[in-house]
Amino acid sequence: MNTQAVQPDRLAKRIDGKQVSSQVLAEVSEAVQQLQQQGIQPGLAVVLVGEDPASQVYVRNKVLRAAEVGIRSIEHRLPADTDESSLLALIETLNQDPQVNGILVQLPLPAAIDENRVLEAIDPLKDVDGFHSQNVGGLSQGREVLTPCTPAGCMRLLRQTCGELSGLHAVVVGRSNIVGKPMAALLLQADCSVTLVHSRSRDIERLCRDADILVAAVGRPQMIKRDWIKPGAVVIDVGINRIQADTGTRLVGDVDYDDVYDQAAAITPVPGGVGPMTIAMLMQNTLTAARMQLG
Ligand SMILES: NC(=O)C1=CN([C@@H]2O[C@H](COP(=O)(O)OP(=O)(O)OC[C@H]3O[C@@H](n4cnc5c(N)ncnc54)[C@H](OP(=O)(O)O)[C@@H]3O)[C@@H](O)[C@H]2O)C=CC1
Ligand SMILES: Nc1nc(=O)c2c([nH]1)NC[C@@H]1CN(c3ccc(C(=O)N[C@@H](CCC(=O)O)C(=O)O)cc3)C=[N+]21
Repeated sequence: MNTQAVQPDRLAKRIDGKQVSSQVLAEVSEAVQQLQQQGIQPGLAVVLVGEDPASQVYVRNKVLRAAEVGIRSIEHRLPADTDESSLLALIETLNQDPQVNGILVQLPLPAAIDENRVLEAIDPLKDVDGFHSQNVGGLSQGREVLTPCTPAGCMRLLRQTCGELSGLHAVVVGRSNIVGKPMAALLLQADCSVTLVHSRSRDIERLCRDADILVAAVGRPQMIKRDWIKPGAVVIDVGINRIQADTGTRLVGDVDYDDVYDQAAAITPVPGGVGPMTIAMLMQNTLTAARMQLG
């Protein structure tokens, strides 16, 4: 049996998320064209509350990618002092609008708004983030539902890198609702043995060192070092951290890429790894949502 996570014929050390995301976008674009021949154009509504600069960049990227693949996107920008009831009213309008197949509310929301109440108000069939409890429950039961974009993007990279994932030990660092928990659920669905670690875990380095697949979603710049990695492991770095460098600010992951590079069989860079995949999977989910709404 091949005990390495990476099959020798698939060995390419730097996992190119930008390239794989282009493949996904090309597939989505082709499927959207076919739908358009039936007179249907998928639509995505992106809701941004407040003026957080990073969120504005992400939302702009989502709108650009949507246009590239032929998805109609509608951006709703609301002031930072928007109250919960106005946001809920907007979501209800979008739920009822047949031109809108997908609804994404950019997180985090201002502290005065109850995030959970807002996410639960989205029609589960339009929930392209996969954050509604009905979709979370469906994922945990292994039903086919709209699945969170970042973990779905990580799975696509892993399948392309490792081929068969069955039987591998996957360690996920971080247990957030948007990344860590759904990531663990998808790896379990793919027949991995899954360990989910977090800020209270004891001996986290030892647990990580046993991983065939290590997924880092922590939000701590370059926390994961070479001696946390089993030789030949596949490393997926979800972290996006802006740090101060000599040349201004730069983006780094939760993994110390240069330190880990020689130890790993394959590793995603930041930027150019998981980030572009997240946006591509959002387009894929919008297409899936449009199809589901056709009946
Ligand atoms: N590339 C992409 O598309 C995306 C990237 N991100 C990035 O991924 C990272 C994680 O995001 P998100 O999941 O939302 O973050 P959260 O802050 O919601 O969760 C972080 C998790 O990491 C755990 N953690 C924190 N410190 C440690 C530590 N020292 N050791 C072990 N575990 C620790 C926390 O544990 P506990 O629960 O115990 O507090 C928590 O479960 C961020 O850098 C974010 O910017 C996020 C979404 C998409
Ligand atoms: N409802 C909701 N859904 C989300 O999916 C969601 C969210 N809220 N809030 C914020 C996080 C973060 N996130 C990213 C998406 C793309 C990149 C991305 O494209 N990153 C580029 C770099 C971009 C840059 O240069 O800043 C890359 O890694 O190559 C990063 C992060 C989605 N999130």
